[in-house]
Amino acid sequence: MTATRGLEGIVAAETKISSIIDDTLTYVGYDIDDLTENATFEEVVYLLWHTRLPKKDELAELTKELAENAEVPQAIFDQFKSYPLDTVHPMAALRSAISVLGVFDSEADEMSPEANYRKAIRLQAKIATVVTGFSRIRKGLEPVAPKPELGYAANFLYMLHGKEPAPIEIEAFNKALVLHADHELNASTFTARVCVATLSDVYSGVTAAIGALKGPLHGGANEQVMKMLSEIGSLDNVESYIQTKLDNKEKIMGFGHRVYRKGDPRAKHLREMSEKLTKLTGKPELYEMSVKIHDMIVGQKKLPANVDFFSASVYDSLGIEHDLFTPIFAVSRTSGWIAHILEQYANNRLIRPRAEYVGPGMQKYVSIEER
Ligand SMILES: CC(=O)SCCNC(=O)CCNC(=O)[C@H](O)C(C)(C)COP(=O)(O)OP(=O)(O)OC[C@H]1O[C@@H](n2cnc3c(N)ncnc32)[C@H](O)[C@@H]1OP(=O)(O)O
Ligand SMILES: O=C([O-])CC(=O)C(=O)O
Repeated sequence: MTATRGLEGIVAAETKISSIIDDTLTYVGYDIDDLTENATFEEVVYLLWHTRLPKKDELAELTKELAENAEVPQAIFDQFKSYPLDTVHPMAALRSAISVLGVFDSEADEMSPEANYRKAIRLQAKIATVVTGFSRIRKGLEPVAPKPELGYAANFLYMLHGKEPAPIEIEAFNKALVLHADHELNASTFTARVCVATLSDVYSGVTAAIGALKGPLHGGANEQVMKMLSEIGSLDNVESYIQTKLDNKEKIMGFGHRVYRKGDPRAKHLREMSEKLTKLTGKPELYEMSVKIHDMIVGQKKLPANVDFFSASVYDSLGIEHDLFTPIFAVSRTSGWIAHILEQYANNRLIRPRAEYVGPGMQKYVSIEER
């Protein structure tokens, strides 16, 4: 038995939800470029959960259900208030809160497809309220109650900032949500599938996935990109900062990918939005710095930007705190995690690979006195 490091190239599941073939990403056969230009996040949620696009009344029903289920138990917010708010990372707060949501769901361990679908809606609805509520509570503000008449993207920005967003903000945020919704068997989705393949519950699956997304090699990279941009500070500093990192063989966050070789098809949409939004917010240098970094990394390392690189300047332009970037990724990816969880339940088998043992040979127990 020989281990494949990082399971590279191993096909570990069948899925109808999304595919990456020759650097083209599709959700249920729809090209991500097509969906980004045309679909609302709610439509994508429906697509991922039902493997078809919704009709008008089906979309209206899902939108209504997401709006009606957006409130969270007060205990979630009370718990946030008890946290060391100066130091706790929002991803840690989110991971804990999703677990606690399961505690308050009387159907948490009810495993019928109907009950799992109801939990899917509750989770997708509430996660936006959890992330925005945490952000406000740590600033000493009260959470803003969701407005049922707003769509998912607009509601998120409304609950975060306490004022209704402009159409261009809604459009950009909706696109970002669509772009992050699913991505085949990435680390966090695989984690979710492994978890629920033991027939554990939906909340456990999503909680486990949040833990996997949090790391800087995965979803956590978007916050690290912003940290890098802030450290660089101006266009003049890009070259020396990046060159030093490359000379020290450090990784540049937001570049490289396990699957894509020529490029991540999501990055161009975020790049376009970054250019537009940074101009509008009077911070065009952020985009110019990003492009300069991009050209250096592509030029020297032949590594294309991934989804996390230009999303950083997009979220910053939407006035979002930098440590909320990864929680926002989780808000969107919850739709994909849930789709994969439901798919796993529908045709389940325990996921239990083997390990190549590389430790010592047979040994005889030695009592503690004789060691
Ligand atoms: C939503 C997402 O999860 S997208 C990915 C987000 N993560 C990041 O942006 C973090 C930075 N990128 C990386 O760490 C990697 O490219 C990963 C984790 C995304 C993919 O990793 P892997 O497929 O395991 O590639 P691995 O880390 O083995 O890298 C292969 C080679 O490319 C180099 N490399 C890969 N990414 C980078 C990078 N961002 N900057 C500099 N060098 C890099 C590695 O140093 C390694 O070089 P070597 O062969 O000389 O040692
Ligand atoms: O697929 C991956 O390995 C990581 C990624 O881009 C994502 O999860 O969106």
